[in-house]
Amino acid sequence: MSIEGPHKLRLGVNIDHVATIRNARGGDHPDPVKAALLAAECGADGITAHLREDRRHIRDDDIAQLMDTLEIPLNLEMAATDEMLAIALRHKPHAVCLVPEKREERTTEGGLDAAGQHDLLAPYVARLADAGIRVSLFIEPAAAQLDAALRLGVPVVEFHTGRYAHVTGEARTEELKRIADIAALATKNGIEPHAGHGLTFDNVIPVAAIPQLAELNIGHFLIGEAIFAGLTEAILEMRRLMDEAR
Ligand SMILES: CC(=O)[C@@H](O)[C@H](O)COP(=O)(O)O
Ligand SMILES: NCC(=O)COP(=O)(O)O
Repeated sequence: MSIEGPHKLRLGVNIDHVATIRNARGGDHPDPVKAALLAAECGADGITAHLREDRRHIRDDDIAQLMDTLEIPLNLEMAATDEMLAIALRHKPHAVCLVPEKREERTTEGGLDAAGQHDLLAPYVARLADAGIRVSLFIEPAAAQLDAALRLGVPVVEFHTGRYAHVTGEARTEELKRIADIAALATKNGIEPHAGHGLTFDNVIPVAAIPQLAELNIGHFLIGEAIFAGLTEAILEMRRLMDEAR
């Protein structure tokens, strides 16, 4: 199938914040691996987990267990560091999404500066790709960043939807157009576009309606909503809204 579609929009469920709750008490409950298996059972197309350098949520043993038990693809989000590269090469997940990381940030605040960091990123992209891992870059929906991704030769980019999720009115309409235009440009250039960050029941439909997008990665809202509706219901409702948009 051509990456220009039509295709089903995949849902990657990010389980980081199951681990955030677990780590608040330092024990084993709730188990993010159990959440991943449940997500797979109710139709998630993939699981996303961000192994932060400070291990504030996902831990090394979560990645090992996910690799052992998951039957759907794992998308490992990580910073471009030697430590993370070694972990990725040891586990060989289906995909690695390189993300920017700052210890002091509350969450991933922006996209990777692929344009400014070409020389730093190139050897990581090459080592991961040589190991057969699908490499993606988590970038802002900006032409300079997409150009840089093209120069780095990655097959996938994930556009950061954080700004879209946080602004309102005209600014949101403009941001949505920016994402739609850049997704179209990505597919035109042979890169598969994904999107994610801050997506909710209330804001997902216009993003899911962008025909070129192949995958949305959604976590924080789904895990929060699971408190009220249960994880299965939260995922099924997100899936329903995504399908409604197509
Ligand atoms: C890169 C990204 O957008 C997700 O990993 C998201 O950031 C969830 O994890 P944090 O809340 O730790 O940033
Ligand atoms: N890459 C984005 C992601 O995995 C999920 O982000 P969020 O829904 O937790 O904000």
